[in-house]
Amino acid sequence: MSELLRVEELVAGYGPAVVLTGVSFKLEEGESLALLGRNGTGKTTLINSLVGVTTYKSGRIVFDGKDIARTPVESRAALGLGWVPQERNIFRSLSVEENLTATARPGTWTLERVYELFPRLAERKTNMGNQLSGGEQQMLAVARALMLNPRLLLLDEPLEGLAPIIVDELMGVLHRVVSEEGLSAIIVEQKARKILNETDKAIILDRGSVIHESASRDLLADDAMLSSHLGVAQGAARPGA
Ligand SMILES: Nc1ncnc2c1ncn2[C@@H]1O[C@H](COP(=O)(O)OP(=O)(O)OP(=O)(O)O)[C@@H](O)[C@H]1O
Repeated sequence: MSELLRVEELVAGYGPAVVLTGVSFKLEEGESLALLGRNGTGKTTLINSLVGVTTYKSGRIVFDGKDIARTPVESRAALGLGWVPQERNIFRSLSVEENLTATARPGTWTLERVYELFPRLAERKTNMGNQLSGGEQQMLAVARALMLNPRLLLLDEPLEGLAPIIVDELMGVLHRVVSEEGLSAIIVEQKARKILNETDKAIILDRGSVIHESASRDLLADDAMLSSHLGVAQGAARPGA
């Protein structure tokens, strides 16, 4: 495996406010990372800093061998970052199919493959973005990011606010794309146990810095760490925890 991403002592925030106070971690090609932490610890700010929509202060973001810390946001997608923001940002006045093709880049993820992955989107391909349910919008946001054919998929709380049946459907998709097909991914998620089962490694943020880094399976077995830093109740088999 070769290194895909190396973040070194990243300091970033919003305007004069510093949120990330020196974040460092690495990701190999084909690896997936669970980005965990309580509310307000800087998870979204870290994803947003990788994409380039925060105020960069110092440190390095080395992606595929190149320091992109000062690369403009509009160039980062072309370098291979596929972003699914918390607020989804789908084009509400475009159809499902137009959403998928508007920003697509050539590669293995085609309309055909994305429709096979999300049959609901195929059924609704002529519907406008604003006619979709929350779950369908989230599927569209993930599908649109795949159509960018990214080297690294960044998912910010993809399961938040979704009905359990949609959560299961999206988890199935993540399992296939990340675990089976080996697309590199960073996934922010409140449901720690659920996502630790699908990822290779995990970091926990607290007050803008990394306070824990390990294999996901090791964190899954560490009840003390899960309860003290993530508020996850003890016991290995708590569904949804
Ligand atoms: N646009 C902004 N301008 C200024 N401060 C912000 C902005 N967005 C977030 N913050 C602050 O940055 C800190 C980290 O927020 P962030 O959204 O990164 O945390 P998070 O770990 O993703 O939390 P959550 O799980 O609630 O989404 C918080 O103190 C928040 O108030």
